[in-house]
Amino acid sequence: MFGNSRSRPITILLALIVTVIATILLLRRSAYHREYAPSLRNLEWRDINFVHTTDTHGWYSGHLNQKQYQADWGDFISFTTHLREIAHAKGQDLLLVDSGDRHDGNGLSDATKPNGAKSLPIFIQQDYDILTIGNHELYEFENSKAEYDIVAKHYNTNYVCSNVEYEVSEGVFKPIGNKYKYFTTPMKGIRILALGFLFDFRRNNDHTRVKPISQVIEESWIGDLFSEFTPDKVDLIVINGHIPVSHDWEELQTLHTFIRKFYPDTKIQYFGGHSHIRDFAVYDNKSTGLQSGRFCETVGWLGINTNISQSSSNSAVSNIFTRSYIDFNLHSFMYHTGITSYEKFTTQKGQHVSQQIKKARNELGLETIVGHVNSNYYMDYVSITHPKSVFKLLSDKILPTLKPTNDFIELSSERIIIINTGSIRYDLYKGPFTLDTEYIVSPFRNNWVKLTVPKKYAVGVTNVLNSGGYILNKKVDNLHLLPPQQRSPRYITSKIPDGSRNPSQKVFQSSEFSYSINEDIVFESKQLTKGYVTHDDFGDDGDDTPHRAVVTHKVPNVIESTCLDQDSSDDTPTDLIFYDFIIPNIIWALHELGFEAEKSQVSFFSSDYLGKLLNEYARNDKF
Ligand SMILES: Nc1ccn([C@@H]2O[C@H](COP(=O)(O)O)[C@@H](O)[C@H]2O)c(=O)n1
Ligand SMILES: [Zn+2]
Ligand SMILES: [Zn+2]
Repeated sequence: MFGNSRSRPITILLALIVTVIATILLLRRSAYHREYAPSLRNLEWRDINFVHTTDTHGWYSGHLNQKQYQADWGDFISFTTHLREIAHAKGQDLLLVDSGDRHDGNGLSDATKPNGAKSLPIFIQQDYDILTIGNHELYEFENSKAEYDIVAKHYNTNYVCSNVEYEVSEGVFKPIGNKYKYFTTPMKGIRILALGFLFDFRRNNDHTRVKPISQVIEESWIGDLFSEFTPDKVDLIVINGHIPVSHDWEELQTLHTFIRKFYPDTKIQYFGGHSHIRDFAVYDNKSTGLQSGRFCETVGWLGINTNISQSSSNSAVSNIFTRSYIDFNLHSFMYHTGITSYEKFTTQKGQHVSQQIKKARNELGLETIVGHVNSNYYMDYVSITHPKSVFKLLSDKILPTLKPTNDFIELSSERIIIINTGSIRYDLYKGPFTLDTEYIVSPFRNNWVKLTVPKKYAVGVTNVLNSGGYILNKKVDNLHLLPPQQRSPRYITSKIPDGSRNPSQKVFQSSEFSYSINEDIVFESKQLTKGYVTHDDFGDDGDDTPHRAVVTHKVPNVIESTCLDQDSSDDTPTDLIFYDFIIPNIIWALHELGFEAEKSQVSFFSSDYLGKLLNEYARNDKF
């Protein structure tokens, strides 16, 4: 069985090495658990409980340099395995829901061609009961194909998507997954009708179709569906959307009004995503929406008492629904399962997935050090004029290194480079700059393009783009500019960067969106760590880990890096250089300024996307 006698010692040695490595890993995990131990708020368990993720964007390795988000996908699988067992032991149900956006944001998902080749097999190890699609599954055809062939196929009836179609053969479009799922839960026998929706996204590839909710509710199938599953056959409606749950995002409101016509008294639970915040909204006394952050920083928890009869008073809502935002780390995971030793906590499948992640990271060389970063650079912890702002770094240092791809590209003497801040996805941390860092900070492989216009128009574009709302992924005919608070923090308390306290800075109304700062994480249990402090429709006790809030600053839609001659005339031809992703927005802004341009006038400038520029900057030791 072990081969011949010569190879036996080698086999024994190998087995010994594997055992030693596995033991070291386990001990390191346990040590970490002892080190990071804030006191937590308990979860409330109800008749049916949901674990929710959204906008994971490939972060399945966990946040390697942020302790409070350091659990990996294997740990998450172990966690939910125990939660399901606990629920079933209590005679309650537990379901897992994901709301899409599984690409673009981490080397594990983006360093492969096609994107997701290694991360999707890891993601699908989690036993989701209901999941849907995000816009990041639809930018590139190859991602939609992977979604259809791998994810939707794997999850089969659990993949629920009511408004997105995929071209299965020329001109033939079919729903990705299923338009709905009707099922009965194993423990309480709760009858659930689930649907899934993507927001009105229009930058999808040509082999897919997205129908806005406003159109779907006019279609006969949905009315027929609701007429077939009459209220007496449905205990709970679940809507899983890649859509923000906030009250000012109209699409869920439109859907809710429509559903209530058929189900005036039925409990409805919405799950949302896309705007990357923790949020919880009460729509009426039988209906709420939960949104669980981004990037494997948050596991959302939602419980519903299905047997409580309806009441018109608003306070009754919390007797039916409960919500929590769990920090994505082992301490939280183990605490909520009541298991105190990591060896008991980690399941065989969880360990296998953790190994799979490590193997994939090694194969992709994600930890290969390219250079070193001398300081933290933040997205919104500091203002965009602060020396530690990643946007200041870009406009002062990185964007000026952008060169045209070849010598034949005609250049004007003056230029303005404009970049959409949405293409920056995360802070840049002090320390080694690895291949992973490149994808984490800016994963998109967009091309730079050029449009030459008189200087008087070129200088106004950034202002115009920043004076509207958040630039969403819309086609030119529907720019869909939203109020900026969709993307920015809506409630700010606590410490401001100079260390003084300013509790009066409550500037907006709902969830806070703040970063935990790597260098400021404190490992003493008595002191609160910096992190999310969420204020939602149920108050401010949702975060399982009480944090110290940090002040966050507003980020504009775009920033610019200029090379202009102060003395030249207003009509001097000026090169506007920007990502092809925002061509429609630039043309629209020029139109607003009184200059008409067409897409055909825009020419290719360079394929050196931002991640590549950052990588070269680090490689050349310039930080
Ligand atoms: N090629 C691309 C694609 C997307 N972006 C940016 O991502 C934003 C959408 O991300 P969500 O996770 O919020 O769905 C989009 O608005 C762009 O800012 C990009 O820069 N390039
Ligand atoms: Zn997202
Ligand atoms: Zn999204």
